[in-house]
Amino acid sequence: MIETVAYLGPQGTFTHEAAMTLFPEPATELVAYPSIPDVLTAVDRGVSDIAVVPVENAIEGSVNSTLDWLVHHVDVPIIGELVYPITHCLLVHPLQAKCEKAEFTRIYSHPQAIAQCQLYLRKEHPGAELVYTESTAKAAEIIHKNPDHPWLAIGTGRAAELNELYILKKEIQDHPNNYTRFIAAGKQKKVWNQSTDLFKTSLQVTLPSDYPGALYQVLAAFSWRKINLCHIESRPTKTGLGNYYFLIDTEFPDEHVLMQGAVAEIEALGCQVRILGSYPCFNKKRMKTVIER
Ligand SMILES: O=C(O)C(=O)Cc1ccccc1
Repeated sequence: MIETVAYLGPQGTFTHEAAMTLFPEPATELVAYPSIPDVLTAVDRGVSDIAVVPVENAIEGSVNSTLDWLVHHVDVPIIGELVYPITHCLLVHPLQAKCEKAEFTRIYSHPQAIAQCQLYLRKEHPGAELVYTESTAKAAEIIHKNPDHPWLAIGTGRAAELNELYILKKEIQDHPNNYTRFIAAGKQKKVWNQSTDLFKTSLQVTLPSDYPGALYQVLAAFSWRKINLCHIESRPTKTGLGNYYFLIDTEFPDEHVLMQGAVAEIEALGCQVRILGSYPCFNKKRMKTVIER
């Protein structure tokens, strides 16, 4: 039974929107945490049942702090995924709304949000200092608390409402097809009743050292079984320069006999394999109703 869902807060973040979509209130209590490590640690320690965090953005790529915490610091399996459309708004305090563009001295937001709007910011606010915050809603809060400063934030329309800010400009992201993949992670497995078209298994694979062609052999194990891969990237093991593991997402459930065969074959090569989760994938754009639980 799921009672609490931890998410990257405060209220009004994109992650909050994703968490509300996956776990509509009031059936679940949503609890805001100030950073991605805090969200995942709350679930690892059993303080919350499920964590919702961003994992990848279509423009900016992987959210490394999510990957690093899942791999190095917690033991919390991925249990679901939601692809969510992201549009960024430029927010201003009502007392500063009449400033000229060049008068704004600072722009606050989450690093991913700033990266997703960098062309716009370079063109429209080249002189402004860019200041990173733990979340976009935190940036909106800073603007709310500093009415005397000519500062801006990038965030959601909901963060504008919650913090009594004006929206100076909508849709400031550099590319129209801006989506973020959010994951739900937790120790309970079957959370949603609804079936989905897509089911993924995420694996962490560490290759044996000094084995020429090891990655090629790993990929072959998936290839001849026709197991589709939808993401692969290398991340540092943090044990020394040049030491990496691979994160591989497959479009197959872990209990499938072909998947079990692939994992056994990869282990037989001398690789270490950790299953980070096997989970249903939802897409906000394609959803007709709320996700059934
Ligand atoms: O800061 C937020 O609102 C988040 O949820 C993280 C984030 C930032 C930018 C795009 C998607 C998610």
